[in-house]
Amino acid sequence: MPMEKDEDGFYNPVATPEAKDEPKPKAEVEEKAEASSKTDNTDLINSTFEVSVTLADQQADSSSPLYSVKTFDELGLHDDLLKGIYEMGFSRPSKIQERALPLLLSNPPTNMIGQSQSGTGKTAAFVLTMLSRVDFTLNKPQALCLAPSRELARQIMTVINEMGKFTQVQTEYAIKDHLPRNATRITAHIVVGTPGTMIDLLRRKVIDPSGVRVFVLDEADNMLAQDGLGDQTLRVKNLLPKNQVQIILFSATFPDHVRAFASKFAPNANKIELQREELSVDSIRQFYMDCRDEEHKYDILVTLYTLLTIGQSIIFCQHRHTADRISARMTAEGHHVASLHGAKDANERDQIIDRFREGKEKVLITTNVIARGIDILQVNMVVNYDLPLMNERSNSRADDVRPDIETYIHRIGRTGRFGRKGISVNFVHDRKTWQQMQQIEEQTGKKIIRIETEDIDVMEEKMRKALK
Ligand SMILES: Nc1ncnc2c1ncn2[C@@H]1O[C@H](COP(=O)(O)OP(=O)(O)OP(=O)(O)O)[C@@H](O)[C@H]1O
Repeated sequence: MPMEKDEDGFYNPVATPEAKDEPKPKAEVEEKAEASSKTDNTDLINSTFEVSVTLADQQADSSSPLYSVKTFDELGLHDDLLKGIYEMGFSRPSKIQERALPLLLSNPPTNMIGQSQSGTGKTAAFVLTMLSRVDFTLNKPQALCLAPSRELARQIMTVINEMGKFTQVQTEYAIKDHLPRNATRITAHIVVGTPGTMIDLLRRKVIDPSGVRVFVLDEADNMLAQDGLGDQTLRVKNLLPKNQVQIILFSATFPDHVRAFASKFAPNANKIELQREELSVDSIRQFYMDCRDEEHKYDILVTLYTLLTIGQSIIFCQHRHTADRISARMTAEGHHVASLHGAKDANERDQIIDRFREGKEKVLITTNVIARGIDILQVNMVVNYDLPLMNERSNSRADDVRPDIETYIHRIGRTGRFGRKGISVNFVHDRKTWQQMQQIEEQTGKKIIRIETEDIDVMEEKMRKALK
């Protein structure tokens, strides 16, 4: 039976291609970025990390100022869009925006494969491109955007509606349980969703693809992964008109095994790439704690509770049942925590993430479902209760389970957004997890510092210092 990775990162049996064609969206691998207190006074805008820019037009000179802007005004955007950007509190473009936007907005439209660390403003780059390419007088979909989770699709939608607040943009979701089964043709300009539902809407002609000019994949390496969503994403692309669609791929990570496919998926693309040692931002301080065993991990988490609630924190587990179990146990012991994973129904998921976003919950226990893209500025701590692991199928032996480096980078990237400080803590509890953490350290080139589990005061002090 073929297997498909679901949104929590688990493999599930999938139907045969024929059966899959039927409009039966599987539990899909599927807000407003807190725009308050945005400031350009961050380390990020002044950051020095280098990107390598490869232009599709070999004659062009990537060091030319034409390919990088210092202000949003230089981009030739419509005043209504500029108003939206400034009202969101963005005064200057970030590095990725500075490099990517001139390339994304130039004509004729050119495909883009863009890489930049988590929390550096990739969303605004592709949202502005979609908004500036839409003809608001045409009432049909002109830009489609896919993300790996419903939570991320909802977040992207909030950015579109905020940035496009002074335009006439109409938007629609392609996420599970949103539109009624008898929905009629979508007249909105931009549709954002997850691949299963997008395919369903295209097949049922609820989305007419004839006017589509821009196709965006956020978390593109994940959306193109052969052992994950790649199959579904390709099917969406194949339902779009040929030769008129600008394809835009963005992610903080593009592991080697998806790079070739990405270049085929978005041919002749301009490319902005990061060096391997620059994959995660330095504003995230990484720690680990040596726990005695599984039970000790739980005890340490409870000990950390006060620290977890100074700002907000996300606790990542490998399995849904672990997330449920520890959240039930902590709740029973009088702590206030929420849990979120892909087995919960759509409505409940929306409520949980919204409450967390609004700060009504401070601690969210979850799986890989929200490892990518989620932007909540107040999150200053991420705990890898379980280290992220490659699926068993990708590992040669059961006792040689490799860490999932990309997921690790995305998980810790839920903190330290846009130059803010953040800390991540890994729990290790045996030889295997210790080795896995060492592999993470080696492959990311970033030091992970030990914190004693015995001495709570020292632990607190170290952590508070890291956040200062
Ligand atoms: N030019 C800017 N000025 C100020 N804030 C900005 C600017 N661009 C983006 N931001 C803010 O930075 C935060 C991170 O942006 P965004 O979510 O787009 O990051 P990302 O690069 O997509 O990260 P990830 O890889 O985790 O998805 C958001 O809160 C966004 O509003």
